[in-house]
Amino acid sequence: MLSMLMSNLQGMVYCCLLDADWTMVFVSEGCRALTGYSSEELLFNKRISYEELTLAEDRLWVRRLIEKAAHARKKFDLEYRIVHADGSVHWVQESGFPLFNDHGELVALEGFIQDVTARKRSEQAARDAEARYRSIFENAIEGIYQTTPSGQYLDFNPALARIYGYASTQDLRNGISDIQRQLYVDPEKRGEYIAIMQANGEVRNFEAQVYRKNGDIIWITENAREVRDRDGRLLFYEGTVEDISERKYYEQQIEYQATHDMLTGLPNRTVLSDRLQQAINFTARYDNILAVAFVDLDQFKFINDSMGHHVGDSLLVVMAERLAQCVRDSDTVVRLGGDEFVLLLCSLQKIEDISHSMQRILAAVATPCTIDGLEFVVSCSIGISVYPGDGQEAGTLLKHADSAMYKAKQLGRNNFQFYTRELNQVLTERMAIEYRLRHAIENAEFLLYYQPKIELASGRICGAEALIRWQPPDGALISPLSFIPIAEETGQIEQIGRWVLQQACLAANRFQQILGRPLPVAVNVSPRQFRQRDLIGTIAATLAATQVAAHTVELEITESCLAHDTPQFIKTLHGLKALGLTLAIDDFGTGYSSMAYLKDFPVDRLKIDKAFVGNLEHESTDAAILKAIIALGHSLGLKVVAEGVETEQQSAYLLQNGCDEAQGYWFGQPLAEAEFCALLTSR
Ligand SMILES: Nc1nc2c(ncn2[C@@H]2O[C@@H]3COP(=O)(O)O[C@H]4[C@@H](O)[C@H](n5cnc6c(=O)[nH]c(N)nc65)O[C@@H]4COP(=O)(O)O[C@H]3[C@H]2O)c(=O)[nH]1
Repeated sequence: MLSMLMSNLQGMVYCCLLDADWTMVFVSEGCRALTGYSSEELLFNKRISYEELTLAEDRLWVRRLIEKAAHARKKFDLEYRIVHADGSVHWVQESGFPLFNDHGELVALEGFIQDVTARKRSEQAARDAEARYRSIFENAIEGIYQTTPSGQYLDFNPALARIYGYASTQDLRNGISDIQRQLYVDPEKRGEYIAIMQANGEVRNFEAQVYRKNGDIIWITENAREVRDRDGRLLFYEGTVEDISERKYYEQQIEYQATHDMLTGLPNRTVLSDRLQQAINFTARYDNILAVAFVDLDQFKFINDSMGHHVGDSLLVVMAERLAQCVRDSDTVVRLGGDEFVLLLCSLQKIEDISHSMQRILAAVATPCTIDGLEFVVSCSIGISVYPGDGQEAGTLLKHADSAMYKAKQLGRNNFQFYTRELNQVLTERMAIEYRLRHAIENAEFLLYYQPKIELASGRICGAEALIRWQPPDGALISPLSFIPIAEETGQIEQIGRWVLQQACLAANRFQQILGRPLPVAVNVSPRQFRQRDLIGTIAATLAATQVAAHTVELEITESCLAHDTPQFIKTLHGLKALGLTLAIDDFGTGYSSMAYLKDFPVDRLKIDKAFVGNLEHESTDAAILKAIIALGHSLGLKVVAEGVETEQQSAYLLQNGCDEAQGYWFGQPLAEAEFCALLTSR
């Protein structure tokens, strides 16, 4: 029974001598499975000794250990390697004890050797895996941690210490004992983390701001999960930490750029509707008033074009700062683009509050400011719509504020206007004009009227100004004052301008036939026309086609046009002059005249604005200005023409002060061509 038991054992029972070969005197059946040799081959070292079976590297220490135990009369238990008959190396575990004879002399060893290669391999694999994971843990770039649910670290890797700015893991261990209070900038964050963990068993991409050791704040993202034991009891949280400060910084930069105006730092158009909607919701909830103010700088385009964009930019920055200072922190100032801003004034109690704010803004904007050593004064026009009275929705409020701003512009700038229904009516009409204008040229709805120009000294008609009229098929004549500014804005003026010049040239031919001498005809050129590409080419072609001598055509250019003292502008002026045309400055005295430009530009005439002439009898300053302009014109070798002469006294004053020519109802209204021809014939 004993031999059966031994043969069934997974291993070899042995008895060996304590000699140099570990000579086996007994081995059980398990010998073959263990060593690959039969028991006969091993017994008494017939074919191989156990010493030889033992792996060479292990022989010495195995022998030392066993001999030491045996001499100490103790059991021994050890693991080492043997070389199997097939050449493979196997791990074995040997347990044995020494045997003594009756005299107490050590005579042999007895024991059991079993193959433990499989266990050894899995232990080794486990060790390798542990080493690998440890290496990942130690060398990871991400921080890895285990914490108690109450917020104490159980374990973490060097990367976590590095991310949090600690010199070593020990430094971090000493530094943070309570994650909630010491780590998170907002201590509420830990509560949030726990709540998500409790609900889902994990936390994903949890972003938070944390303090580094030196007090700097960084952004991190955490991914973590609960770790539970077999019975489901929560052991700890385990997770990773990544420093995402750089990403956050770029995200914030991108968001800032998308939502802010780079020049002024103000929120931009993209955020306007959101902010306005928030303001509406807030105002509705607290039953307050909300004002939407559209602010447009009056002289900005002029300064920008004439002084250069860097001055324009600096001016916008100053104005943006002033606007922001005029409102409360809870209000919003948005730069829409160009020189347009929108202000959202919240939590107002009464309409008068708005007026006060607007007066403050007008005054702040109009305060002189110095840029590059030059002093500038600009004003602004403001249109206001009020929630809830002028509209319930963001879009409507903005549209109405914009309309009111147009009204403020029309009323002479530097003022603010509230939106009204009547105003809306006016703007609707404006849109209708814009629409109908598109067909006016092809439907031949335009006419040219001619107003005589008189040489004051002789009383002779010395020229005519062509003035456009619009005769729609279904209505009264429309004044150019109503549609030229619209045509300017839409660009239709370029087409209209070409038509006017062509008609005026054809008329000049007819006038010449009547008079037997050329009669100069003046046409108005608006600022946009002036900037049109190939203006010179178009005019030259028209002159050639109509066979009109260039010196009979005069171009009236308004002062605001002249403000564009760019090289291109001067080049155009010289080009026109080179064609042989006469050039006149129209509405002189109303614009932003710098007398300085007059001497540099090749112009022939100054046309004094009718505002000075009309007030001549009542305003002594206007009379003085008139005199000065005439003198100035003459000193520069220019002819001076007065517009809007309505009375005999005005005519006399102008003659007396040396004005060369005049135009006005006193001498003749603008007339349709047939009537004007009749006038020429009658003279
Ligand atoms: N109160 C008063 N007004 C007088 C008197 N004599 C003439 N006027 C008006 O004064 C305006 C003079 O033309 P403007 O200053 O060039 O001002 C013109 C000019 O800037 C523009 N415009 C007219 N025709 C054209 C055109 O063909 N092309 C362009 N681009 N603009 C034009 O429209 C403006 C207004 O033209 P109109 O309504 O025809 O008004 C004309 C004329 O009818 C007077 O004694 N008293």
